[in-house]
Amino acid sequence: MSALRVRGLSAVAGRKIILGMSGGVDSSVAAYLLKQQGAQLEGVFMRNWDAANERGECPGDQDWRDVQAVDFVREYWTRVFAKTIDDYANGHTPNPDIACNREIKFGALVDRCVQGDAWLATGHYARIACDAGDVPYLLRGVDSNKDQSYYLSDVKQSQLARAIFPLGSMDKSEVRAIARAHKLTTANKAESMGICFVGKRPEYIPQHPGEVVSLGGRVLGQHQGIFSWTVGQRAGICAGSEKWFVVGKDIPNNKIYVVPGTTHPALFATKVTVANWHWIGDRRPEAVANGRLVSAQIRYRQQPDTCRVAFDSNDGDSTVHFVRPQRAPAPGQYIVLYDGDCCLGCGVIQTSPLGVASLG
Ligand SMILES: Nc1ncnc2c1ncn2[C@@H]1O[C@H](COP(=O)(O)OP(=O)(O)OP(=O)(O)O)[C@@H](O)[C@H]1O
Repeated sequence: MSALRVRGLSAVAGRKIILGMSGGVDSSVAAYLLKQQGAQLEGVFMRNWDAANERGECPGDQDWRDVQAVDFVREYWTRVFAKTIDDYANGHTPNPDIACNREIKFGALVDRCVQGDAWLATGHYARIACDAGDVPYLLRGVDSNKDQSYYLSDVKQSQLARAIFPLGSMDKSEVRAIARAHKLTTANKAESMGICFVGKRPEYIPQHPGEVVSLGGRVLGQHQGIFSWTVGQRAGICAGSEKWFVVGKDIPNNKIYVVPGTTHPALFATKVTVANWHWIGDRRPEAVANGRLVSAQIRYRQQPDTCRVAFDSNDGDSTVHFVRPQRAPAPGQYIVLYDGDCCLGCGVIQTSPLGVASLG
């Protein structure tokens, strides 16, 4: 990789830019900045969820009246939501936000709305940098508290080639200050909650009560449905003076295994099995192929940790060996790899700390 140059806002002057506008402060400041740089700007609000069906109202209608609203309810349902529900039902911990970026914002939205030599812009905190041959790479946003490259790790270089993240080199506090200075109505709006609400919707997943069991096999309580529990999460069990935490799920037998104490050794693993790797570039990155030390996050907003990837087969199953033990890797969670600030891609964790397949 030759020296990288960050794609700055000046690249948009005179260019047609389709900006995803969510109704929050980030995308409205992005709109302001793009306009200021002379972009030919068009805003698109994606309606991904048919709230009207549930409550007889649609909050999307009032959020943005002055941007084009495009309906992606069907795409969202089939390409993100259905898979998320399947994952939950199989006891995995899905990440619908990653799927939404890949399938909807950088998928259906681009296909439907970003034509010709137009680019897509979003208010994500991440950066795109190009090498001497104009090949784009995904970099972390400079605000380490807001960096969203984790959520973008499943997009392709070809999608980054036609994208820009106007806020990637800014801190959130600067973004809010711009919004206030220009009296944008979104200036003091709270952060949006993404679609994590999916996990709190038991009506979409059949509930089957089952046992909560210690590693020694003692039944400590009942759960109301295995899908809503994730490895590492506190289990509401009253047994002794310690708090109990989920360490594994036995899907066929509908049991949740728990251990006492948030730092119980069984919650930690120095290696995880990972499949379904996706590389942002068109092949396995050189750092990974050569078995160099890289860093990884197994969840959003986690301190990255040093690791090495060992492949069992060509881009198939692999084991990621960490230098320090990781707390609570969970099947279905994305592991995202970085070489310095450069996001290399992601894979899907297959094992829980117990490492026993039947314990999910
Ligand atoms: N419903 C939507 N329609 C169009 N674009 C969207 C929508 N939701 C999110 N986006 C785009 O994706 C970006 C990141 O989405 P995310 O949900 O993380 O937003 P956010 O950090 O809360 O940003 P904002 O403050 O703009 O809501 C947004 O800044 C916006 O550009």
